[in-house]
Amino acid sequence: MLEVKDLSIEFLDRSSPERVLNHLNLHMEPGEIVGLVGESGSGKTMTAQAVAGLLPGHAVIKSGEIRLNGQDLLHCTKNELRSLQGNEIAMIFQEPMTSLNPVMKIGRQVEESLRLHTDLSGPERKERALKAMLDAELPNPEDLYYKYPHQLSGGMRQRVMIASAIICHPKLLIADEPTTALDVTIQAQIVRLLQKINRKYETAILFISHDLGLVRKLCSRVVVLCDGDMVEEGTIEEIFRSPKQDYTRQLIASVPVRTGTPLRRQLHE
Ligand SMILES: Nc1ncnc2c1ncn2[C@@H]1O[C@H](COP(=O)(O)OP(=O)(O)OP(=O)(O)O)[C@@H](O)[C@H]1O
Repeated sequence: MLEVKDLSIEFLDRSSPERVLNHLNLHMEPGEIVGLVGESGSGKTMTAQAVAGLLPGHAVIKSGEIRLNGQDLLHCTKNELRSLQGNEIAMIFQEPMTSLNPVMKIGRQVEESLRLHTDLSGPERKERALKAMLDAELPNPEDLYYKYPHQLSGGMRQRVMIASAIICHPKLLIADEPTTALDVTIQAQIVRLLQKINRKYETAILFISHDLGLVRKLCSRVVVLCDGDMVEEGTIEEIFRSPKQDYTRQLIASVPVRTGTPLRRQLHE
């Protein structure tokens, strides 16, 4: 479904151009959940932004191709890209407060993609928005529909982002550190919610995280990035039981130890 081949990206705003992604290859099957892991600065967000067509203006694609169901995302027109964004590919971010409009009611924000991609009437959009909010396990969607982001907790704001991301039933959901700003209990709930959405709508999920514990719970396959290079790729079992690279071993070893649970047991849970 998603095929990234030989993707290299540079930033041109530095005195010497800096390459932030080197010949990346990544593929995803329909309905698959793939983890993208690596330290801060390894290129995870750049990969996500390239796939979603959201790279900053001074980022230059030096080589490669990105295809979604065969469609060439790097050479499609702006209109073609716009019709894919929110419709076929949707993205959720670490901090929903920066993506949500603080002065727009929740309901309108959840409906945004329907406004862009469909001719549905106001009442039809509202019905779909309430359903997406229920899918995102938001309590009392009728009330929330008329509230503003600042009236919600961080966990609920992330659920609002998820509701607006899934409202058009995208084939690919890119989740860039979606739980990092949340406390541990809410993190687990969001991971379960992503699992539920994946099963219900067969949405493929590219899950970006530095938390290998969460990646292990959610994903079936992992791609490991280091300084813009893909250093390892494999199933969850392969990566966690017999990582080939020292870098991967170090990443696994840096999984935070939960109180009272030895690291080795955590990894085999
Ligand atoms: N807007 C930008 N302009 C210039 N360089 C950037 C920009 N955004 C990111 N970079 C550089 O690109 C490289 C990859 O960054 P990226 O954000 O993809 O890393 P990451 O793995 O997502 O890190 P994190 O886990 O901290 O989000 C880094 O060296 C970073 O400094």
